[in-house]
Amino acid sequence: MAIPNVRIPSRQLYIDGEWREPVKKNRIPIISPATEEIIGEIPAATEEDVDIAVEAARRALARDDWGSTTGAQRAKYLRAIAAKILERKSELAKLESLDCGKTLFEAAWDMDDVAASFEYYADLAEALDSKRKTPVDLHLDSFKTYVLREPLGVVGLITPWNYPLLMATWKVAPALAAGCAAILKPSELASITCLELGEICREVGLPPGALNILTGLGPEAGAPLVSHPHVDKIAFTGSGATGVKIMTAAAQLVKPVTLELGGKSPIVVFDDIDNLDLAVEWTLFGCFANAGQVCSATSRLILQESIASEFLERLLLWIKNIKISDPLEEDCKLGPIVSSGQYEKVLKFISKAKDEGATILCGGERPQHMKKGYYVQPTIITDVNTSMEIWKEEVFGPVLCVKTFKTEEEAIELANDTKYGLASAIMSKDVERCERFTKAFQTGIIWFNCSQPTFTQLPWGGRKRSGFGRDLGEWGLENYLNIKQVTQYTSVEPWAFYKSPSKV
Ligand SMILES: NC(=O)c1ccc[n+]([C@@H]2O[C@H](COP(=O)([O-])OP(=O)(O)OC[C@H]3O[C@@H](n4cnc5c(N)ncnc54)[C@H](O)[C@@H]3O)[C@@H](O)[C@H]2O)c1
Ligand SMILES: NCCCC=O
Ligand code: NA
Repeated sequence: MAIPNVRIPSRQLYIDGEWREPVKKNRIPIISPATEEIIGEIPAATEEDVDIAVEAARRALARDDWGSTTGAQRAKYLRAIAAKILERKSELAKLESLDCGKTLFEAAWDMDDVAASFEYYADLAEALDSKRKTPVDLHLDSFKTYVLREPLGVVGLITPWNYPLLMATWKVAPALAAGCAAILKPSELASITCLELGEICREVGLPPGALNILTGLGPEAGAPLVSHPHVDKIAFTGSGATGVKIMTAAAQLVKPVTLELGGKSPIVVFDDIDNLDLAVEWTLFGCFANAGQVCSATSRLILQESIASEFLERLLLWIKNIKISDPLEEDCKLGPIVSSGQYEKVLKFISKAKDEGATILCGGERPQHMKKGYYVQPTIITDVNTSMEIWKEEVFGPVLCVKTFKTEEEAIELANDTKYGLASAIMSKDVERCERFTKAFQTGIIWFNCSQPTFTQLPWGGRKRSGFGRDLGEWGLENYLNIKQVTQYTSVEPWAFYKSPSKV
C-alpha cells in the first residue's frame, strides 16, 4: 500500500485574493477513489458566493494593478505561478493522484504540463503588447483605421475532474494572459489542486480578484456563474449533457461560450504498419492512459481484417503487463475510476455491451486483487456492431471496442460513424494514405502513427457533439480577447451623402 505522506490542506473559497468561507458554510467530502474513504473536504459555493466573486473580478478590471497591466507585467505573474507549480510538483502530483485516482506518474507529467502552459501563455502575454493595436491600411486618404485587441472582461471557467489542474490551467493561463478577470469552478469530484492554485496565486501576489476559485456543485455554483449578467463569457470543458445546459443558459444573455466536450475517437490500424508492437502500444496508451478517462481517448479500434487476430493476440499480451494498483505505487499504470458514480457507469456500459451480443475479449470486471476502490480491469470488447451503445457512446473508462474493415473506404466510414468529432488516429506507413485520412476524418485533432500526444502550441478541440472553440496555442488566447475596430474620418471635405442646406 502506498503511503501518500502528504496532508490535504483544508481550504475555503478563494475570492478577491483571500480565503473566504462560503456564505452558506456548506462543504463537500473528498472520497478517495483508491480506498473509498473520506480523506478531506472542499467548500461548497452557492449563488451568493458567485455574486461576491463576480464583484471582486469586476473591481480587479477597474483597478490599475490588474485592469491596466501590460502583457509583460501579467507575464511576470504567470511565470511566478509556473515556478511555484514546479517547486510544489511532487506534493501537487500526490494531491492530484489522491483526489482523482490518476497514477502518480501521470499526475507528475500533468504538473509539468501545467507549468509549461503558464510559461507558454506568459510568452503570448508579452507578445500581445505589440499586437494590442494593429493599424489597417485601407489605402484611402480620408480614413485612418486600426484594430484593438482587449480583454473580454470577467470570464467564467468551468472544468472537469479527469485532468483537474491541467484542464483548469488550459483556461486560467490564457485568460490571465489576455488580462481578463477569471472565476474558476472546478469539478466537485476533484478540486484539491485547483484550490492550491489559489494559494499559489496568493503567494505570488496576483492582484486580488484577477483569479477567483469557487469549488462546489455544478447546479449550485456553476449554473449561477453561467447565468450571471456581469460574466462576459463562459469557457467550459465537460460532458455533452452539461454543455447543452450551459449553452442554453448562456443563450438567454447572448453570452459567448466555448465548449470542449466528449468524444468516441477512432484509431484505424492498417496491415502495412512496420512495427506491430509500436502500433499495439499506441493503441493501449490511446485508450487506457488515465484509466481511459480522457476526452480524446481512441476508444474505438478499427483494425484491418488481415492483421486483426495477430494484433489482438499481441494486444492481450501487452495488457497483461499493465500494473493495476494504488495509483501512488511506483509503476502503477492503471488506477481507479474517479468516483463510485463513474465506476457504476463504466460497469453498466460493459454489461449493456454483453446484453447486446458483444464479446468481452478481456477484462470487464473489478481486478481480483483490488478489493476496495473503483477499479475496472482494462477491457477489450469485440463482435461489436455499429448499432450498439458501446460503439456509439463515450464510456470514459478503460474500455476499448473493436471492429474490423477490409477497404480504406470502409475504414473511413467506420471512423466517422460517430456523433462526436474530437480526435482520430491512423496507423500506417503509407504517408499518402495518412494525408487522405487527414481530409476524411471529421475531427479537430488528427494523430499519425500515435495517439494522444498533446502540445501546448497546437489547437485543441473538436467538431460535431465534441463542441466548438479551441483551447491551447494562440487559439486559446483568442478565447479571451475582444476584437475592436476603430475607424477615423480624417478628411476636412464634407461626406456629401446628403444635400447641404444653404449656408446660414
Ligand atoms: N474536450 C475536452 O478537452 C475534454 C477534456 C476533459 C473532459 N472532457 C469531457 O468531460 C466529461 C467528464 O467530465 P465531468 O464528468 O466533470 O463533466 P461534467 O459535465 O459532469 O462536469 C464538468 C463541470 O461542469 C460543472 N457542471 C455540472 N453541471 C453544471 C451546470 N448545470 N451548470 C454549470 N456547470 C455545471 C461540474 O461541476 C464540473 O465542474 C467527459 O464527457 C469528457 O469527455 C472533455
Ligand atoms: N491529453 C489531454 C487530454 C485532455 C482531455 O481529457
Ligand atoms: Na476526488
